[in-house]
Order: sequence, then structure tokens, then C-alpha cells
Amino acid sequence: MAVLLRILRYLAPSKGNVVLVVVVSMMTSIFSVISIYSILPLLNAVFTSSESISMLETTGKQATPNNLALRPNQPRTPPSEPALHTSPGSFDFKRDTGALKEWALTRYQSLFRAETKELMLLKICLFLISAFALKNLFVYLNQVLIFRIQSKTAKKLRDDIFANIIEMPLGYFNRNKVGNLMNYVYNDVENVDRSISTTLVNFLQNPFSIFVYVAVLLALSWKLTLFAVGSSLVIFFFISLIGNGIKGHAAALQERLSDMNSVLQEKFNGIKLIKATAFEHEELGRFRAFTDDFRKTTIRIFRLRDMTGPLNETLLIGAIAMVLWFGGLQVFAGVMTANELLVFAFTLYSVMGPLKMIGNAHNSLQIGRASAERIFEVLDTKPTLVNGKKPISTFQEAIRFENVSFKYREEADAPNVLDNVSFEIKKGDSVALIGQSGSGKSTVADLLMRFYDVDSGRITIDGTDIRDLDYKQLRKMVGVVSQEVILFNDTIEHNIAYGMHEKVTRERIEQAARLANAHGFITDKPDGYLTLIGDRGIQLSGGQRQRLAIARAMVKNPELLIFDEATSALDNESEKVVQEAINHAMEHRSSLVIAHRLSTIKNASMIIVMERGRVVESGTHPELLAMNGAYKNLYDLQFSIPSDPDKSL
Ligand SMILES: Nc1ncnc2c1ncn2[C@@H]1O[C@H](COP(=O)(O)OP(=O)(O)OP(=O)(O)O)[C@@H](O)[C@H]1O
Repeated sequence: MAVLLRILRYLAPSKGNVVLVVVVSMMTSIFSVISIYSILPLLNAVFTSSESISMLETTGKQATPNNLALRPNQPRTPPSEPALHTSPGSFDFKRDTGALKEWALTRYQSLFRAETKELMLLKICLFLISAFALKNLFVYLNQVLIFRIQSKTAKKLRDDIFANIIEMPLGYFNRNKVGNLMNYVYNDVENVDRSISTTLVNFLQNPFSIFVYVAVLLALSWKLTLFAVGSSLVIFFFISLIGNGIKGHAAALQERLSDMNSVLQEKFNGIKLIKATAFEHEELGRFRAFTDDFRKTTIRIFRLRDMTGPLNETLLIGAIAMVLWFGGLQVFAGVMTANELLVFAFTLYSVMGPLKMIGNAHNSLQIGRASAERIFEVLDTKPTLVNGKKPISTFQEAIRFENVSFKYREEADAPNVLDNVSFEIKKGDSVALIGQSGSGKSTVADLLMRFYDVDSGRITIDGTDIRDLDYKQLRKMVGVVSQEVILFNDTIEHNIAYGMHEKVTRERIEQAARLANAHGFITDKPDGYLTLIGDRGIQLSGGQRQRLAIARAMVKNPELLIFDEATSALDNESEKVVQEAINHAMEHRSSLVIAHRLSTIKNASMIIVMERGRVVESGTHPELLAMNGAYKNLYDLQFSIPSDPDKSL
């Protein structure tokens, strides 16, 4: 229920349109009933023999829609008002409702009075066309209005989901599959969207139609109507049982769809590896196993869903047969006429359509509800990272890691990825982090960017804990170039300017590209800075991509530059060009360089050596060599020249 109320809140901005839908739905229902049902007695009247006409006139028998007859040359006298209260205070239900009915029907038939039967038939046919045309006009208006409401709600839901997800810290993306996140924005919203439209059509429009039909049924026989209502309640009970089953399967189906998104995305992104290893066949096999599983889930859900329609119809026809039996007995007993029973059965059949649609809407609502629950789970997830209030755009003294410990996993017995790490980057200094793979170097950079919060200790900038700073401003102050370059399918110019919040001039972009040794290769391209570089920059070489990443970092004119193994994926030739670019970029700037190759960091003001999350040594290149410890070991390992090491760097 709470989920439905929250969805209703999403409809609030469209409340004007919802009111219009209610009005238009009423009109649609009225014209549906008029266009189908009322024509019957009218046509009946035209083709009725004169005996039945005179019977109606002479016996004064209570008029019913199908024993009503029009006499073509009846005098045009206005119908008299219904004589409801013949004597004040004495209301006779049977007599007075009968009079009301007779009055209403007389007024209705007076619309079609004509000199001849032929003229009357023509009038009826014209009425039929107008009634259907009006009904369909309202149906169209309804669809237009509902689409407006539904698309507005879908847009708001999608915007809210994306806004919530994009603000989540990196840890959230580590835990959630990309396919799953995409599914929230796409399929789940689509399901909610669809159930909004079916709900509006079925729970606004159909109840009016049912109301009008039931009014006709009640006018014919309240006993038979009660009988029919009782049967309908039994049917709804069965439908709701099926609906609940569908809801459970619908949630499972969405999970499987998310998995499919993830699998597809992963495989297409890794297509080069699949091709290189000739693994197409194996991947196809895995995908087939997956689609088999997916198919089984869909079969389960559709088996239940498709059962609803035939089951409804069988139950409803059963109800009509019971009504015919019960009504037949009444006809035999002389309580009602055979004509009345036939009209009753026809009306009951007419009410079946809207009833069936409401049954189907219930199922679609359950699917929408399962998706809405998933969506609200995302919307209710609050970022664990609390933003600080203090502004920051520059620093004067130093960035310090003070006894920082951190681990990714939350389990108490999980080992620390960083253990009591302390060091500082003084303004203008270039600090290098080295150590074996997995020793925690990139984690240091991620904590400095406040992608994650430290578990203990603190990171300060000029003495202020970074948790007290506005992390968006902190990130603007830092330029990062990592081994994995993220480029978009856009122009070179836009890729370099990505991340700049204000408009960037071409001069500034070119200046950054020159600093990054990228201007030359960019201008060699036929479209220069306007060259489109393809998905993830596929049309560029590794070294060119890396230099664009450096240019992107430089265009920010950052206070601090972080290079996280920026050259490790490059061959010697490209590495030389990129290293030159890095050296350029680092001039007169504070920097943190994470490197595997010691040759690239020998001039650093401070080199920090890490091992299993701990700082084991720190100092300048000569100091560390003199220590003859971990750094010296790494150095010997890389250059294999134990004697006179300085010459080899
Ligand atoms: N997002 C993550 N979730 C869980 N564990 C992680 C995550 N990122 C890194 N780790 C783990 O933390 C440890 C340190 O990783 P980190 O990337 O900081 O090391 P590194 O020194 O930069 O390694 P490399 O030189 O290979 O890049 C490793 O054991 C790694 O498996």
C-alpha cells in the first residue's frame, strides 16, 4: 500500500490531467454504454409490431428497455415529470422507481420521434454514428492525457533514480552490477509506467462503465444483480491469488533482466579478448544457458498471466449461466418477463469486458508494484559519504596522511588494505609511491580523492580533515591521470574539456594539449580538435589516449596532480613521449606519482615505499639506496645491476 501511495505522489504534478482523465473516462463510459446498449431497444421499437406498441399503451405496463416501443406518428408531447411522490411522506420504492424509469425512457425515446418509421430509423442510425464518434473521441483524448501523465511520471522517476545513483560513493558501484543499475532506469520504470496507464484506464474508466451497466441490471432485477455480484466477488478472489503469484515471479524476472544487461555489457566491452582467445563459441554456450534460465522464468510468469483471461471468462460465463437458470425460474414464476431476462443476460455479458480488463489490470499492477519496490529501494539508499561544509580551492602548506588505516570489506576480521600509513605532500613537492602490486598505492590516491572514507586516522589539507571539506571542490582541485583512461565517443576537444564546470576556450584546451605533448598528433588529424574518437577512444593509440588524459588533467590547472601508473600500459617509445608530458605537467606543481618503473621517479622530492599496506621506507632516491632495504631490493630487481646503481637510472 505504501508503495502505491508513493507512486501516487509521483502523479501529483499531473493532478490537473488526472482530473481530466476522470471526466473524460466518465464520458467514454457513458458513450460506450449509450452507443451499444441503448440502440437495442430503439431498433427493437422500430421493428416491433403495432400490437406490442398498443400493448404498452393500453396495459400501462412498466417500461423496460426492450419492451419499449415507439409509435412513429405519436404526438409530440413533452414527457411529463416523474410522479415520484403522489402523496407527501409516502415513498413507495417499487412504484416510484418504476415511474422514474418510465419517465427517463420516455424522454430518451422522444429524441427519436419522427413522422415515419423510416425517418426514425435514419435518426437512430445518425445517433449511432454520433455516439460512437463521440465515444472514440473521448477514448483518444483519454489516451493522449494518460500518455502525458505517464511520460511525465516516467521522466521524474528516471531523473530521480539517476540523480540518486550518480551521487552514490564508489563503494556502491563496487557492490552493484552496472546491468542492474541500468535496469532500474530502463525496465523497472517502464513497468511502473505501463501499470500507471493500465491503472488509469482500468480503474478510472471501467468502473464507470460497470456502474452504468450495474444500474441497468438493478433496474431490471435487484435479485439477479445480487446473484451476479456474488459470483463476481468469487472471481476477484481467484484473480487476486494469481496476481500475487505473478508479483513474485515479476521481481525474479527483473533480476534476470538485470543479469542479462550486465552479461551483455561485459561481453561487448571485452569483445577484443573474446576474439583474441577465439572464445566466441564458449561465450555463446554461456549465453544460451543464461537465456534458457531466463526463458523458464518468463514461462512461469506468462503461464500464470495467460491463465487469468480464460479463467475469468469461464467463471463469468458460469455466472451468466447461473443467472439464466435463476432468472429462468423467475420467468416461469411470472416475476419477470422473458425479454427482461434476455436484456439482463446481454447487459451482464457487456459488463464482462470491463470486469475482465480490471482483472488484467490487477496483474499488470502487481508487475508494476514489484518494479516500484525495486525503484524505491534505490531511491531510499542514502549515500554513506557525508559531505563536509568547508570550501577549498587551493592549499598552502601540505597534504598529510596521519596514521591512516582502511579496508574495503566490512567484516571485522578482514585485513587492512592500508595500515597506519603516514606521509606528507608539501606544496610544490613531487611525492612518489612505489611498492609491489596490491600494496595499496592506488587506494592511497582514492582516499585522498575521498572516494572512500578512512577507517581510522585522518587525511588533512593544511590541517583540515578532508571529511570537513566539500569533496566536490576538493576533487576539482586535483587532476588525476590513471592507467585506465576513460574517454567518451565525442570530439577530442570535448574529451579534454570534460570535467570543467565552466566554459573552456580553445586556447586553454590547446595549451593543455601542448603541455601533454598531444597538440602535434591532434593537429595531424584531418578534423583536428573536432575529431571524433569513437567508443572509449578506440580510434586512438594507447599513448595518444594517455596524453589526452594528461591534457584533461592539465586543463583544470590543478593544485595537485595524481599520476597512477600512467605509463605502465605503454611501450617504450610511447612511454618516453608520455613521460615527457608528465614531467612537463609536474613542473611548478604538487604531485603524487604512483609508479612501477623506478626510472620515472628518481627525481621525486620524496619516495614512499609500501609493502602490504604499510609504509616501510621513505626518503629521496639517494637516501633510499643508502638504506639498502626494500627500495634497494626493488631497484636491483628492476635493473639487475647491483653495483654503481646511480649510473643506470
Ligand atoms: N574496490 C575494491 N574492493 C575490494 N578490494 C579492493 C578494491 N580495490 C582494491 N582492492 C584490494 O586492495 C588491495 C590494494 O589494492 P590497490 O589497488 O590499492 O593496490 P596497488 O598497490 O595500487 O596495486 P597495483 O600496483 O597492482 O595497481 C589489493 O589487495 C586489492 O585486491
